[in-house]
Amino acid sequence: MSSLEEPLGMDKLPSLSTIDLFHRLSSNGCSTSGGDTGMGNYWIEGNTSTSSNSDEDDFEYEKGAFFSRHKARDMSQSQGRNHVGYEHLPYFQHNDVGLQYITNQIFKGIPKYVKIVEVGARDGLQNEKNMVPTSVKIQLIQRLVSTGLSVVEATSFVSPKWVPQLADAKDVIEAFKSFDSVRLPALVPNMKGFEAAIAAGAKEIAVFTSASESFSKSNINCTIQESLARYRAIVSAATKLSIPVRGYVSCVIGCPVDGMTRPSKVAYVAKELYDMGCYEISLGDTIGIGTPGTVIPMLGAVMAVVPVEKLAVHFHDTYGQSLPNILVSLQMGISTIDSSIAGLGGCPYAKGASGNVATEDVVYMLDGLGIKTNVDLRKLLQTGDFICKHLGRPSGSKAALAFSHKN
Ligand SMILES: CC(C)(COP(=O)([O-])OP(=O)([O-])OC[C@H]1O[C@@H](n2cnc3c(N)ncnc32)[C@H](O)[C@@H]1OP(=O)([O-])[O-])[C@@H](O)C(=O)NCCC(=O)NCCSC(=O)C[C@@](C)(O)CC(=O)[O-]
Repeated sequence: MSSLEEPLGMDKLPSLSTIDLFHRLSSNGCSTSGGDTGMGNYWIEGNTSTSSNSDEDDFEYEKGAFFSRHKARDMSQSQGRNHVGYEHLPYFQHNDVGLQYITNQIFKGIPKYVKIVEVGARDGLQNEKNMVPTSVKIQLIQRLVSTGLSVVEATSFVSPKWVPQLADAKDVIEAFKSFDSVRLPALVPNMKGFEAAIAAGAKEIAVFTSASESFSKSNINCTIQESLARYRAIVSAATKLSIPVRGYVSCVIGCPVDGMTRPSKVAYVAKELYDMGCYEISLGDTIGIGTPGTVIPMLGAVMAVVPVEKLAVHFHDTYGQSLPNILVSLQMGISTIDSSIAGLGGCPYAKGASGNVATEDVVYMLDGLGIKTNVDLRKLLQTGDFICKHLGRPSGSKAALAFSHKN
């Protein structure tokens, strides 16, 4: 394999800050002789051929933004056909107004720090057919905590007839009773679940409803309105105990039964949860059907009624769209991302839905963007390896698979 194709060693990860990255590419430091721009040998060289400049290659950008194709061709011809570097790409011109424009357009909304809510021990395991021993669940949570994650969703207090895998919720939460350094929320679908969670020592809970009536019925056996009424009582009781409550909205893009979900419906449900007192609303693409083209209008509708800093995104990766969906969410100002170690998971009531986006892949992308998460990717990879070895199957994380080939 050429050096460009070889997976990176941990010591060579591109972790330039975003601005630093674009500054290097636009400044004289951007060597054209293949010299190191500080990007090592893994920065893919720009297209070296300008002979392919045909009409369809025409770099027609917005007025005043970029050089025209002709200007680009003139420049590269003056520097020889085998020119390797960026100058022949019109938008990588030193101090080019266009580069500032693209930097601003792409990165202006992106946060400098992203909170990752790890849902692997709950969403990741709830769909597992073979019972995962409580001791393994506890060890998984301990390992996840050791990576630097600040929120690790631990379990659900739901009917064991509906979700047998999480029947040991009490034991899991009790194992962390004296643990305060990391938040370990548990899902509760009703007052019975809430009371059981508090009795076991839970210090944070999450309630969950849907923007789809059919999914609400199949998942929690009630209508959306009934679920909101239930949750108002739970949030009121939790607030009296100073227990923070997170709210989930499922099927924010589409539902296995009802089809595509209207953004206005998602906005309504999210606002109801926020108004009743949920401190954060996680927007779940439960069947992973979303693309940036459907995520943007959905987020736009919700952000009109709930502050963006109170929102999280929760993408299942069924169609491999989670990372681009996360990127556009970041560009819209979202700063909380749900993910699952090794890409485990899927809702038992969303047939065919694959796991959440893998935490390792999210951290790898955010590191590359220079966005802080305080999560140690090496420890994350080791944790994913631990649980995948127990489950007896390969990781759903592309980054984990790449690093495993490297070592
Ligand atoms: C909500 C219920 C219980 C209603 O289920 P139900 O049958 O309507 O409830 P019920 O009140 O008729 O009770 C039926 C039985 O369940 C018991 N029960 C009742 N409540 C509880 C409880 N809290 N904990 C333990 N047991 C409970 C209750 O005691 C009774 O026991 P029985 O008398 O038959 O022996 C059921 O529908 C349920 O457990 N649903 C949970 C389903 C679930 O966990 N789905 C996955 C999580 S959501 C998800 O994954 C999406 C998300 C959040 O990740 C985001 C995304 O991706 O979109």
